[in-house]
This record gives sequence, structure tokens and C-alpha cells, in this order.
Amino acid sequence: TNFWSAVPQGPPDPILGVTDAFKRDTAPNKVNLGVGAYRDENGKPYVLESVLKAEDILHQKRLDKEYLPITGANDFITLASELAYGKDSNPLQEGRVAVAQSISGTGALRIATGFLSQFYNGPKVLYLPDPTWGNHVPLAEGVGLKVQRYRYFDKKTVGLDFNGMKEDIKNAESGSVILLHACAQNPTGIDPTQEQWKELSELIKAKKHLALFDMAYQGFASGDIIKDAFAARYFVEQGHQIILCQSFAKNLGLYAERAGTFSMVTSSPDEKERVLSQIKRVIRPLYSSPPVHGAQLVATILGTPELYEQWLGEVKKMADRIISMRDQLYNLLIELKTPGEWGHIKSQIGMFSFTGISPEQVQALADHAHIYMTKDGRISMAGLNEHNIKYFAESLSKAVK
Ligand SMILES: Cc1[nH+]cc(COP(=O)(O)O)c(/C=N/[C@@H](CC(=O)O)C(=O)O)c1O
Repeated sequence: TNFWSAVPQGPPDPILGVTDAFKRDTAPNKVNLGVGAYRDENGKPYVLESVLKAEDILHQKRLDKEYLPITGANDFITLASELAYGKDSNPLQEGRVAVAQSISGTGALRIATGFLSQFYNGPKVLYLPDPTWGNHVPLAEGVGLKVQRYRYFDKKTVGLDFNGMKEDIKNAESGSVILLHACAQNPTGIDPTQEQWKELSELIKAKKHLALFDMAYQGFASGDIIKDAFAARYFVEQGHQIILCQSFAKNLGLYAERAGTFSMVTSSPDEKERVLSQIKRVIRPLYSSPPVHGAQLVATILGTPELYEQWLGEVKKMADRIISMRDQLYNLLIELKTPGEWGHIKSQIGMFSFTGISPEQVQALADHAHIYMTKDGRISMAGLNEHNIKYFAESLSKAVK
């Protein structure tokens, strides 16, 4: 019998589908500004020196391939959560942060939504910024959570709609779960200022909302891992029992190694144990236990002082290259007398720039200039380099004239 005749063709992934289209294009001058993955000045994927050194160290050790515990490798979990929360974080020192290794950031978000849908006794709603990373919606709806949006992007100023954001968070039913991008908001590249984060902390506390931080770019936004963790750490200092989803895909270039953590601040060590026991029951039927290699690489780098220092330099170098692409792109667009405001190209932060061009203009750039980006006009700045930035600026300028 034919079991699957009713299965419909699904749409291509809004982000990963762009890379497929790019790969199909045979034009020699094609440019991929789609997926949020760092590329060096020659447009090549970049394996960090500190990672290569950690690979050699691990290779010498001839480690076994035994299963990890359901919650992952303990040294990795300890070092990764210290990087996120800070060594001196109270809840961490008091042993009341439940941490599990996750299949990178996506896996951490899936543990979060799975745990929330099963155990959260507040509204089963996840508030997402508008716009947000596309995968946030199916991650919530796939486990039966409702999705609501809070205003985030102001088209007029191509900036943060802070009043709209606060109003929507204030009007949300008390005790709602609010997803916040810790830094380098995807796709807008627009982050609240530290003062605005402080206001948001007060508002979210007053409403008894639960703050869920998605921290996929720590160190990648400003080049400073402490600065990029400000929002999450400030909320913890203010007493919020946050949920934190951490990824090492971008800041350590470990994309395909799938290294990340899921963590929840609780009220006591034994509440942490009870929560951890249920986190295990969410993970076990999903994938039983996480992959070991990425966790060993991260633990080696974070746990070896000279590798840690080397990594800090490399993550800053990646962030700085993107910042210089922002400046160059801005200057080129101005030189080309491109209509419209382009200051946001420079003021935005992290991997992405929200150009503000229309889906039709995006399509025209793909069809005629072989330049690929997501339909919402987001460009991954790391896809730009000395060899293609002039061509991109001229093509973008022509597309908006
Ligand atoms: C905000 C955010 N959160 C989580 C992730 C998941 O990353 P992981 O590799 O699971 O640790 C990504 C990836 N974003 C880029 C890649 C992708 O879409 O998968 C992107 O936006 O292009 C994010 O941009």
C-alpha cells in the first residue's frame, strides 16, 4: 500500500532555502548574504585557530566514545554556564541553575518550549519580537504553545520601536513567557540600550513575566563577551528566574558541531534537582544524549587559559571584520547617492543588517545580480568582503533607485 500519497510538498526554509538557491546559481559573481554563518575576507568558512589547537589536544588524548549523561558533559556545562552568567553569578554559586547541554541553540530552544508546554502553569503563550528568527515560531507551535508577537522594529526610523515593545509586553497577560534576543537581534541587528534593558527588566518583573533569553551571539555582537551578556546577567542580578538558550555555533564557529546549553534559574538547589529531573525526561525521548565532540572542544578552549585568551581575540576579530564591512557599505551607498536613510547599516549590531528593501527588490537582486538574501531583506554582513562589497553596494543602490 502507498502510505504517503497525502504528504504535501513543504515550502523551502526561509533561511536555509536561500543557500540552496545560491548553490544552484552558476554565475561567477554570485554573492550569498543568506545564512547567518561567518565567512572570512575571502568568503570562506572560518575555523578558529583556538578550535584547531583544541582539536590537536583532543586527538592526542584518544578519548573514548561512551554515551554522555542525558544532560551532557559536566565540564562543558560548568564552563559554558560560567561564560554565560559570569563566574560570580549568585544563582550559579548557590547551585540553583539547572543546566543541560543542548543540540546547539535550536536544541536549547526546543528543550525550553518542551519544558514550558509540559510544566509552565502560566499562560501557554510565547511572546516573540516582530520580526524574529523564523525558527522561533515552529519551535513554539510544534509543542502546542501559542505564539504572540510584541512590536520590535520601527520601519520609519529603521530602529527599535521601544514604546510599542513596552506596551505589548505590558498588555500581555501577567506571567507570560517573553522571548528576548540577548544581543545581536536577528534579523534586525537592533538591540535595546543598557538603559532600555533596565526598563524592560522592571516592566517584566512588575508583570511577573518569565524572561526567556536566546543568546546565540555572545561575543559576536560587540566583540566583547561580557558586554554582549549584559541583558541576561542584569536580569539575573535583578532577581529574574530566566531561561537561557546558549549557542556556540557562531562565536566559536562550531556550527555543525551543535554545541550549546539550556539553563533555568530556579529558587533553590533542590528545586534545581527536581527541574533537572524533568528536563531529562524532555531530552531522553528527543535524542537521549548530546554529541560529545563539540562539548569537548568548547570545554578545552574555555578551560585552557591560553586557548581562552586566543579565542577572545578571534571572536573580536570576527566582530570587527563585520563592523568594518558595515562602515564600508555605508560609505559606498552614500557615495552612490543611494536614496533613503542608511545610517542603520552602521548602527545595527551583530551578524545581520536589515536593509529595509522589499521582497520584490530582494527577488530582483537574486534574479539579475545573483545576490542572495532572505525575503525580509536581511543580509548576513559576513558574506561581504573586499572582493564583492562594491558590486553589492552598486547592485543594492540600483535596486532602490
Ligand atoms: C537568534 C537565533 N537563535 C538560535 C539560532 C540557532 O542556532 P544554532 O545553530 O542552533 O545554535 C540562530 C541561528 N541563526 C542562523 C542560522 C539558522 O537559521 O539556522 C540564521 O539566522 O541564519 C539564531 O539566529
